[in-house]
Amino acid sequence: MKTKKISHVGIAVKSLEAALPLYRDVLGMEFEGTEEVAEQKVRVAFFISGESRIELLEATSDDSPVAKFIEKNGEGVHHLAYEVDDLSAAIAALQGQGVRLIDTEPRRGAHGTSIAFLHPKATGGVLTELCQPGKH
Ligand SMILES: C[C@@H](C(=O)O)C(=O)SCCNC(=O)CCNC(=O)[C@H](O)C(C)(C)COP(=O)(O)OP(=O)(O)OC[C@H]1O[C@@H](n2cnc3c(N)ncnc32)[C@H](O)[C@@H]1OP(=O)(O)O
Ligand SMILES: [Co+2]
Repeated sequence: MKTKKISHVGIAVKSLEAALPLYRDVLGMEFEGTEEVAEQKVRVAFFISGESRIELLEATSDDSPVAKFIEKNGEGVHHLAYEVDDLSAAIAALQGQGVRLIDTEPRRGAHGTSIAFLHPKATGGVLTELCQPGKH
C-alpha cells in the first residue's frame, strides 16, 4: 500500500458554527461548505489548505465517535486522513500485514469519498483514515 498526500486533518469541535470564524476569518482559509455524514454520526465543514483540507467535525448524536472523543479529551485534533488510489487494495494490504483496522470494508465519507479507519492502537495513538476520492 502507498499513501499519497494528506487528504485532510480532522478536528473535533462542539459546534461548527462557533468554530467557523477562526478558520475562515482569522486563519483566512477558503470555506468549502458543510455536509452531514449520517453513517459516521457527524456534520463536517471543510476548509482548503493547499492540496489538503481541514475537516471540522461536529457530533450529530450522543453516541457519535466525535461526542465520545470530546467528552474524554475536549475539542482538538481527532484524526489524520491520507489519500489512496485504491482503498480496497489498501485494506487488503493492511490486513495482509496484520494491521488492526476499524473498517475492513470501504465506508461512505464526505463528498462522495470512500473511507476506512485504522485503529489508533495500531498507529501510535493517531487515529488514521484512508480516503479514496469520488468512489462512493
Ligand atoms: C466524515 C468522515 C470523512 O472524513 O469523510 C470522517 O472523518 S468521520 C470521523 C468520525 N468517525 C470515526 O472516528 C470513526 C472511527 N472511530 C471509531 O470507530 C472510534 O472512535 C474508535 C477510534 C474505535 C474509538 O472508539 P471507542 O468506543 O473504542 O472509544 P474509546 O474512548 O474507548 O477508545 C478506545 C481507545 O482509543 C483511543 N482513541 C479514541 N479515539 C481516538 C482518537 N480520535 N485518536 C486517538 N486515540 C483515540 C482512546 O483514547 C482509547 O485509548 P485508551 O484505551 O488508551 O484510553
Ligand atoms: Co475524516
